[in-house]
Amino acid sequence: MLVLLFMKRIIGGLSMDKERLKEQHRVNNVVAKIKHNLLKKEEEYTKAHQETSSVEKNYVQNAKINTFEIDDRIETNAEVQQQKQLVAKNVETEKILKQQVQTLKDLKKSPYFGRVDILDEGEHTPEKLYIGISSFVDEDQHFLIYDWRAPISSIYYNGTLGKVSYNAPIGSQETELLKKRQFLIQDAQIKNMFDTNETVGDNILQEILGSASDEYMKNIVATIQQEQNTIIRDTHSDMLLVQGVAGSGKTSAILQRIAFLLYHSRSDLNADQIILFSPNLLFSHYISEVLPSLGERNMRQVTLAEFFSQRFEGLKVETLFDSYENNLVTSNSSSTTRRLKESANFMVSVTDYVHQLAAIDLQFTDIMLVDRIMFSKEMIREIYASLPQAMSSSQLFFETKNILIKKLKVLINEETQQKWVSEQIDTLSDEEYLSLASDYKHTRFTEIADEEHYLALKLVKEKFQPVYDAIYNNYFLDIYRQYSLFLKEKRNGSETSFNNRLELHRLALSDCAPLLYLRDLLTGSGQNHRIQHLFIDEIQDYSLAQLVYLKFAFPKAKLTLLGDSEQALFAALQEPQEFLRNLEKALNVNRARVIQLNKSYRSTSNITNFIKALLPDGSKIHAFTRPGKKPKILLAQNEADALAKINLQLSQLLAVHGTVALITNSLEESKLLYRKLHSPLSATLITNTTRALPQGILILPVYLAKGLEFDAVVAYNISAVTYPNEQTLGKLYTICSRAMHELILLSIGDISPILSKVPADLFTLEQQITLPHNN
Ligand SMILES: Nc1ncnc2c1ncn2[C@@H]1O[C@H](COP(=O)(O)OP(=O)(O)OP(=O)(O)O)[C@@H](O)[C@H]1O
Repeated sequence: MLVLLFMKRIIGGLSMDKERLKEQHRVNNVVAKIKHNLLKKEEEYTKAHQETSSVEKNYVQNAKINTFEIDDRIETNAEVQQQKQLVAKNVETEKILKQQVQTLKDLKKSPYFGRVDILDEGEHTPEKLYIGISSFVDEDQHFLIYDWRAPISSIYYNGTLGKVSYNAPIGSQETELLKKRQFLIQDAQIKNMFDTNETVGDNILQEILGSASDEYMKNIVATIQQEQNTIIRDTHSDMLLVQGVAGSGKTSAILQRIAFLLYHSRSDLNADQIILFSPNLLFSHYISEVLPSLGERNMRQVTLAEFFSQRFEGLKVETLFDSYENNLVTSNSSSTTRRLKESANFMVSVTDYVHQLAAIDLQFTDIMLVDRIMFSKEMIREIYASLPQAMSSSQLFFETKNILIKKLKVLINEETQQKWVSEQIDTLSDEEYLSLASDYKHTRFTEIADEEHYLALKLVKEKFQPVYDAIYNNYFLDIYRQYSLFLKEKRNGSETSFNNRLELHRLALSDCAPLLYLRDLLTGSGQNHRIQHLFIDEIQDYSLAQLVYLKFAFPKAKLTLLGDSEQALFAALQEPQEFLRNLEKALNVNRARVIQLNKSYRSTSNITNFIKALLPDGSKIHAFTRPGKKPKILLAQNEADALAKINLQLSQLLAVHGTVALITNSLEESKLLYRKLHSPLSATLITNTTRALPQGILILPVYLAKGLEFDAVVAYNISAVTYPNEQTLGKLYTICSRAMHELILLSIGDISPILSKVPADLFTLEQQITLPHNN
């Protein structure tokens, strides 16, 4: 019996070798065709590039023509416009060709990663389909490679062998899946290949996950897992909420999802209509290569701090990081107010407040031009009050603005009669005159007076522009005062800290969303209807109030929200189900779908098992089987001892790993360690303005490590003082889950009680210590 089995394995091995030769032969053929195509595309690209350069040169020369004859100038302008359009068109063509060249270059090295054999009903010969990052057809229009996003490709990720279905534009299609084969092809050589019945087998994933971290996140198209595929290909939900444990591929899945959506809705969706809120600039940089590696343009990326800062010009808006650092030291009463302002109910109160505001309650302010009152607040209030009060406040504002603009036009006309205007016209230099007269176009004045009136009007309009801007931008409402009154009404006394900050031109993060909401509801502004998809990563760090505002600001957008309630840095852990319920209620969406990702891919099994043990419901986390050392806990007697230990550990880790992160609780702590360690170890301090992630030793606070991963992590001072209770569990969990291959934790003095839950066989101790035990 054993002999038979042995023989079977040998024969199986031999036939696989033969298969591999056949597959390599195909790879060679396909790569030859890709190379041929690449040469042609490169030629086209060079031609397009030359054309763009020559049109550009032409354009620059024309634009330089400097004539003082108005007619010539008009003609030149028209020509320049035409050239400009031509340049834009050529640049676009060149960009597309460049992208195609790049895709072919990528395909040349690794043309595909999967193969499915299918048999449609009524057919006798199976069809072999090869799947890669982009489709490739030969001269006879045969698909040599299918794009991973093509409808049929979904069976590669979803189906097990047998009858399968997939969604095609014409509806659900059925077929029989006979074979599923995975490849790892590098430099046009098959490095690994095997058949599998699973979603996507473990062998290749093992190889990928075992490699070192990189400055940039990689795409995962070759090894997308079934539940990740569901997220990527969902086109139905208005709100897709992904609750995934650390390292489960949430960020990866959304980036592939964006690539999928762009492919799926090529004709009516472009990258500018997708916006991703990311946790920090470093993270933005880290993920910036995924979409280009899939031949797609990057979506718009913004951090919450940037988003708010753009809307509060002239004020220094507190960032999530400031808020985090501040909250390490704030009093109980201010954190109660903060929690109130962060709640969804608070946003409901804003709506109620807006509905009950009468003209008399509105904090109008004079519209000034230097020190002249152009429209007094009393006058504005009168206009507002004269309108039918059944209108919504945004309509009332709109109508008030219309009336103000009409009045402004009258004022402008009257002003043209002022002496200063004629005096200024008389003293215009030739240059100034020509500049004012540049848009005469076809107007021919028969009377000098007409021309003078025209010039006067232009001069006055220029001078009154700030008044127009003030009306247009609703500057006649003192929104800060209005908000302060609202705060007072809501919770007497809570307005004081807001007012004090404002004096210093500062704004707390927790005030941003309710303040903008109040302004926008009152004035009917602030909404962007162009954005079709809004993605928010690390959603557990957003308050419900902020999410309500973002939903309001992008009313047409479908939402994809990703988070791990257990990585909450700013609040105690929230049960995922409770978090979901709150979210659904607050955002009030129709087609909401929740997907849980419980398998963690980032870390070795030993690290994941250790992390699991930290959490109250960690048992739901499944570790991806990958070997590695157990996490190590070191105990230091004092700071000097800690520094010596860290120094040694970091040097040892650096000898085997590319990136080693020393992660602290606060920026202050990071800076301190940097000062002490930087020169012996040439470490890099990461702050919230850092944009790139170098190799070597990195020192950073936990909130900047969000979403990132490192080959090895040293968690600094996991003592009972720094992480005293469950409130701080999210931080500790986030730190530990950044480690891919090695994790070391160091404590000065007593270890955090959070670690008392971890069974002793899940880590090693450098020296014998007793862990505190919760009863
Ligand atoms: N299907 C997959 N194939 C290959 N690698 C994967 C896959 N899924 C996840 N990974 C890898 O696992 C790591 C973690 O993925 P990712 O950062 O997307 O997880 P996350 O859920 O956003 O993590 P966190 O919330 O902890 O920041 C990355 O290195 C990613 O490339």
